[in-house]
Amino acid sequence: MLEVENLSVSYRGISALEAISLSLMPGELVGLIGPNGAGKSTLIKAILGLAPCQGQVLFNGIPLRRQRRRVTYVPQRSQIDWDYPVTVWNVVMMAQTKSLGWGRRPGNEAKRLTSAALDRVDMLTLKDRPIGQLSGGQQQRVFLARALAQQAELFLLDEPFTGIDKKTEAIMVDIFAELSAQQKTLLVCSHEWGDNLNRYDRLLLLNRKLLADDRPQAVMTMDNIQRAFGSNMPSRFTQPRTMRLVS
Ligand SMILES: Nc1ncnc2c1ncn2[C@@H]1O[C@H](COP(=O)(O)OP(=O)(O)OP(=O)(O)O)[C@@H](O)[C@H]1O
Repeated sequence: MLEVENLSVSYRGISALEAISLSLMPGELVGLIGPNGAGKSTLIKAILGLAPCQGQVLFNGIPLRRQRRRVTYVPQRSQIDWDYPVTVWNVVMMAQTKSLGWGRRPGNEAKRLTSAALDRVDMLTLKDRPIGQLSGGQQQRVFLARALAQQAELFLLDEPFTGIDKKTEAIMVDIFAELSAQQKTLLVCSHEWGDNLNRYDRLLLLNRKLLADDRPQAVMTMDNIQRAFGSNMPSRFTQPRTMRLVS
C-alpha cells in the first residue's frame, strides 16, 4: 500500500501542493485529474522524491525513497529528449541496468525481460530503431515496456494517454487491467475527460489541494469541477451529453 501523508511542495516560496494525504491499495488503478498547473506532475515527482517536499511517502510502511526498485515512473513524453541517440532495445534495457549496475553486461534474464516487455507492447520488431524515429504512440509503448521490464509494484504514469493512437490506447488499457489483476498499484495522471474516466477504479481531483477522492461517478460532479476549475471552467464541462456529469 502507498501512503502519502501531509505532503506539501513549494517552488521558490510558492505553494504547489498543500497537505496532500491519500492511500493507494494493491490492485487499484487510480486516475489523477485537475486543471493545468494543478500540481499533478508535482505530486508524482514528490512521491518519487524528485520534488522538494515536506511530509511522508510510505510504501508498505517503509519510506519509498529506500525502496526505489519497487516503483517505476513513466514521464510525460514532452519531458523526454527524443533526439538522444538510443535504440528502443536500449531504452527498455535501462530498466535492468538499474539493478545490474552500470558497466555490467546484461545476462539472459535481463534480455528475456526486455524482449518479453517489448513483445507485450508490440514493439519487438522495431527494437533496433532509434527512439526519435517512432510515432508518439510507439514512443509511449517503449516507455511502458521499460516500466514492465522493471517488474515494479507501483506504477506512476504522467499523461500516458496524451497524443497516442487507438492501438496504443487499447494496448495500454489491457496492460493496466493485467497489472491491476496482478495486484500492482497504478497512479495515472490524466487530461482525459468524460466516459474515459470510468476506466479508473478511483479518481483524485487535484488543484493544489486534494479536492475529491472517490469513484469516478462521485468525483465528476458539476460541483467538484467548479471547485477545481473555478471561473476557468472549459466549455466541455457545460456539455452534459459528452461529459455525463452528475449534477
Ligand atoms: N521546477 C519548477 N519550478 C518552479 N515552479 C514549478 C516547477 N514545476 C512546477 N512548477 C509550478 O508548480 C505548479 C504545478 O505544476 P505541475 O506541472 O505539477 O502541474 P500539472 O497539474 O502537472 O500541470 P499540467 O496539467 O499543465 O501538466 C505550476 O504553477 C507550475 O508552474
